[in-house]
Amino acid sequence: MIDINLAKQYKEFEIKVRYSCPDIGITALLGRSGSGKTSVINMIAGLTRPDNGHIIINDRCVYDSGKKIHIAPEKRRFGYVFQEGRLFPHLSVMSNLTYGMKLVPVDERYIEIDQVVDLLDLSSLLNRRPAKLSGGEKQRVAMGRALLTSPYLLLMDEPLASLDEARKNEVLPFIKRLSTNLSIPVLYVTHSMDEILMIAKKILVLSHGSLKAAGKTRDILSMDYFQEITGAMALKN
Ligand SMILES: Nc1ncnc2c1ncn2[C@@H]1O[C@H](COP(=O)(O)OP(=O)(O)OP(=O)(O)O)[C@@H](O)[C@H]1O
Repeated sequence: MIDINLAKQYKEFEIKVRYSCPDIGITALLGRSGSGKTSVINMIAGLTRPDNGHIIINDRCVYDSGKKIHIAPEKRRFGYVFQEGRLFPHLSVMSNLTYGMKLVPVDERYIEIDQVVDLLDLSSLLNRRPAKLSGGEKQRVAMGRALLTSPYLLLMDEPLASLDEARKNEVLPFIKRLSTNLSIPVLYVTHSMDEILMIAKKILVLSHGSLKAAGKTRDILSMDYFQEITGAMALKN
């Protein structure tokens, strides 16, 4: 369950996003460059503090301006996968994977290392350093590392943007599998229609900092308004 109400005023840019959805699965966050996608993800992650509102994930409140709740990012237990993986270069794949996991008390872990290695097909990579991995392999390790913190929510900010088509097609099935095999809500920022069509159950459309549309993927895709926005984005890609 995702229940967010976010308001933030930057000098020349206002963000106002209100969304509530009982589902799990992958929700794509879509919008033109500069529409506010990363700002929204950063507020949910706790990296940026909203001016007011609330953030409740699976009945757990991590931010509420009225109740003066603002849980620190590392205590929110949200996994965050960035565009470029951001693995620790001096650690092996195995040590990268277990880095965040060790910070989570054993009785609060609900994802095991074997499960992640299997799900993301990492067994042959465990002793390698990040420098010896392909882009797609790095992103799979980054996803595994985020999952092993047993997160309540997975935030993915254009996780495939730095990969070529072949690598994207290698990683996409794994992301799809995450959403079906594990009951974690995923917020997935992307500009790519291919990715949305393949993995997203729901879509949120952001424009100028506001939520312009939200709903099931097929319903949003058939909106005239959406065609306009995708036309603009297709130019970017
Ligand atoms: N720390 C900040 N201070 C001032 N303005 C900011 C700050 N962070 C973001 N903004 C404003 O928010 C707007 C939205 O930026 P954001 O990075 O969230 O967009 P985006 O949709 O993720 O863009 P892209 O697709 O290009 O990554 C920017 O145009 C910028 O004006």
